[in-house]
Amino acid sequence: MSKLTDAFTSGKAFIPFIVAGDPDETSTLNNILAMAKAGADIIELGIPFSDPVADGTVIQAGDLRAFEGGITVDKIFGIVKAAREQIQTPIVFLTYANVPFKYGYDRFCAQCQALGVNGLVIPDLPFEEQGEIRPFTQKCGLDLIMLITLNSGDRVPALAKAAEGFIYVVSTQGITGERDEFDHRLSALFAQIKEYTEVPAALGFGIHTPAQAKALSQFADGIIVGSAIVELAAQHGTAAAAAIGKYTAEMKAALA
Ligand SMILES: O=P(O)(O)OC[C@@H](O)[C@@H](O)c1c[nH]c2ccccc12
Repeated sequence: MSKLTDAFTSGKAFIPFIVAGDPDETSTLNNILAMAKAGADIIELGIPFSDPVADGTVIQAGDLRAFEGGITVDKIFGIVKAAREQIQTPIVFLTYANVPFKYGYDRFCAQCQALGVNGLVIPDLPFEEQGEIRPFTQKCGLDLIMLITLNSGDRVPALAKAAEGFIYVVSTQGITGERDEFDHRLSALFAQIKEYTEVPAALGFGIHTPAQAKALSQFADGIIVGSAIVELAAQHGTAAAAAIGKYTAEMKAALA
């Protein structure tokens, strides 16, 4: 069984996201440890990218801070290596396709396996184009996380059947960023997914309060939060771990 799927066995999963290197490597390591200690079930670590088309202004700003701090893919691997000396919480990379492509799929996936990354979320790699990386993720035991949206339509069965680890259900047709309302069709989408797979499905995009997490977890197996946490990193800089840990604990408690 996938360690990512295992993370859903003790109840609803809380999956926080931060930008790796925001604002530096040490802060990211501290933030990862704080989220793990506060009960994060899976940590989603974003690899900054120059053209983050699915990201709103908060995460774009986090990417820029990370680039200003001199972050590189190899330094991010170093952060994971250091984290793995202290925590076993599953980690997935959130990365745009060009990053592993330029690094070399084989070398990138081998590094992930060696350092204990459990899966990849590649938002701009459509299901039909995953064939180029899948041999390497499979060889290295990495789950390739499927994204399903309200627009997935008649592709839902194929996406659900191909799912590994967990499914990332995107709550809106827009970009990342805090929202106050969610589409009423989401519960039906989760029910449809469950007709085709037992792989757990987590909901992301827009969620930022414990009340939202509690309500949406009535049908979602897990809740993913990024922008609200990256905003804490923006506010607290190199001393964000305490605030991020506190927020993580509050969101995890809402899922109990
Ligand atoms: O920021 P939000 O609205 O809480 O959504 C999670 C999102 O940030 C995180 O999962 C993520 C960051 N960048 C992405 C790009 C595509 C899909 C998902 C992401």
